[in-house]
Amino acid sequence: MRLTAEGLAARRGEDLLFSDISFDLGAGEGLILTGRNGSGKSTLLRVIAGLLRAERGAVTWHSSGDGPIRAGEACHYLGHRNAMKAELSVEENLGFWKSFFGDFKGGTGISAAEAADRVGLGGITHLPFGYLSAGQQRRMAFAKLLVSYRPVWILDEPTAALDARAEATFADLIREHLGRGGILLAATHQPLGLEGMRELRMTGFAGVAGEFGA
Ligand SMILES: Nc1ncnc2c1ncn2[C@@H]1O[C@H](COP(=O)(O)OP(=O)(O)OP(=O)(O)O)[C@@H](O)[C@H]1O
Repeated sequence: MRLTAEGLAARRGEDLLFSDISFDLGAGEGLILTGRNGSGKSTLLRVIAGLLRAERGAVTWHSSGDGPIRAGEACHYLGHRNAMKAELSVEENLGFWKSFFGDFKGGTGISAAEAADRVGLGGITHLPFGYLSAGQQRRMAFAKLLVSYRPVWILDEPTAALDARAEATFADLIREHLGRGGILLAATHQPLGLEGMRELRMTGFAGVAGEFGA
């Protein structure tokens, strides 16, 4: 799997929020977007995920052996909101996403019960999602990434509302994903505790272009 962004620019209102952003991510690679509030991290993630139109530039997704594929087929996008129905049980929510997404070729998702176990919340999948605490809800939203296989994970502030233990669990799950040849693109204010990630510092309207760090 390969994800390539070339010369991306996005407009918010009258002005360009960023321009000339290019990167290329292959199997096992990750890029972390950092920058102050409003610097354009979520906007860039949404452009990559195909949820917003770029002003200029292109995003291409290539799976070995196939031609270009669509973002929705190849990625999981976890935004600020958890995309779960409060009145349905956790099991029903995860079951819905599992059948809605299906698996991208080359991998298989795990069951809702196993996914809940992996995020440290086995045994409470019968509860309505709305009964869970904010941190438990975020953990269950992360479990959504495990019930169906997608090679690219696009995560917007994945660790917001999490305690240190859950942060460590997420870091382990991301490491496992990368170890299996997955790709990570994440925006964050808190370090995710991952080694060997590239960093793109977004500068927002003030600087327009992003800067790459180590
Ligand atoms: N629909 C919109 N119309 C106009 N401006 C918008 C719109 N959505 C976002 N913006 C502006 O675009 C800028 C970038 O927003 P974005 O959500 O991408 O930032 P961010 O880096 O993810 O911020 P945070 O760290 O607070 O999550 C902000 O100044 C925001 O006010």
